[in-house]
Amino acid sequence: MTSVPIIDVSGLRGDRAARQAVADQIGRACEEIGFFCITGHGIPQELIRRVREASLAFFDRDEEEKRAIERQPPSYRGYIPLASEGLARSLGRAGAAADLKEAFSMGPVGAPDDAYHRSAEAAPHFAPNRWPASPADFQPAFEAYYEQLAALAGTLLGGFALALGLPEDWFADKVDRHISNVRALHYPAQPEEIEPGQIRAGEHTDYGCLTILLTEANKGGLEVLNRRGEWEAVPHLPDSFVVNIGDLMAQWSNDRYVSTMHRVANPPRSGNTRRLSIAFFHQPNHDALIECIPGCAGPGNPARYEPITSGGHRLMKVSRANQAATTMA
Ligand SMILES: O=C(O)CCC(=O)C(=O)O
Ligand SMILES: [Fe+2]
Repeated sequence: MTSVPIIDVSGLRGDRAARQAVADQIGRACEEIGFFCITGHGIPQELIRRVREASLAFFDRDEEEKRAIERQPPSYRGYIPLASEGLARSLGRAGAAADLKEAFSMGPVGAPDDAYHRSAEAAPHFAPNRWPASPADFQPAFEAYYEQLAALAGTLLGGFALALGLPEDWFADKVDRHISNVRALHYPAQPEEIEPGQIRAGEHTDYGCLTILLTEANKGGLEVLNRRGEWEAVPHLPDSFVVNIGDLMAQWSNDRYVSTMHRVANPPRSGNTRRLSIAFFHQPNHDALIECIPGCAGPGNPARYEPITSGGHRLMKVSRANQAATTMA
């Protein structure tokens, strides 16, 4: 039996009792495994179809065309070539293998050009997005998807607040200038033998607050490390997303909620096993200070983490995931 529950979150758009009932299920899932599948999310299937189609068309382009929009560190937006980062390195394992994936990443749209957004700490998080010249629907589809997923994340955060016994809008002023990212992740088929230790995405925990992931059914999918210490496949359901919490929610909640280790497994050698997933990484305001939520520490349960800023934590993780890639190449 799988440990990852399925939660219908449509009640978060209902009355207070309905919202609390969903929140209680979210709270339980986050205490037990840190992952859940959601239905009743309200994101139109047509938008999901557009963003998937645009992504596949882009990844099918020539390498040269894709590299024209390659990300330019310290910005982490744009095209990320195959095997150029290793998520397991984000845990500080500098020698871990690079992931057998390529990606496209984009962030905030239309952020004002003012002192807050231009400061040295803010700038990498508000770096301009880099768009491919085609397909024509690529930019409109991603911008619409970003906006809708950000709204869904806001709704889910209301549920997290209720689950933690906080005012429902407790997270609102910490995420009102969020630096979230949408990342399309393409894992090619693997017809040839691969190097020992190589994997589609190495084990890691997510960096931000919460992740809303669009998956697909193909072999070589997402696996989560359950409480028994076993890798377990995360189910794929039609018209659903996988939600998991990241490091910042774990730190906020003083580990009451777990930022669970996960990875993307390799597929069999034969067959059309390529896989596309699209992740929305919800990341609070760059200057939001993440410190133990009132009520999550107490006698016998001291705060476990030094306060950190959202933006600082993200840059540290991104640079670790990439650093070794350049020195080992
Ligand atoms: O592609 C997936 O299913 C998950 C990818 C992932 O965990 C990540 O990029 O953080
Ligand atoms: Fe992840």
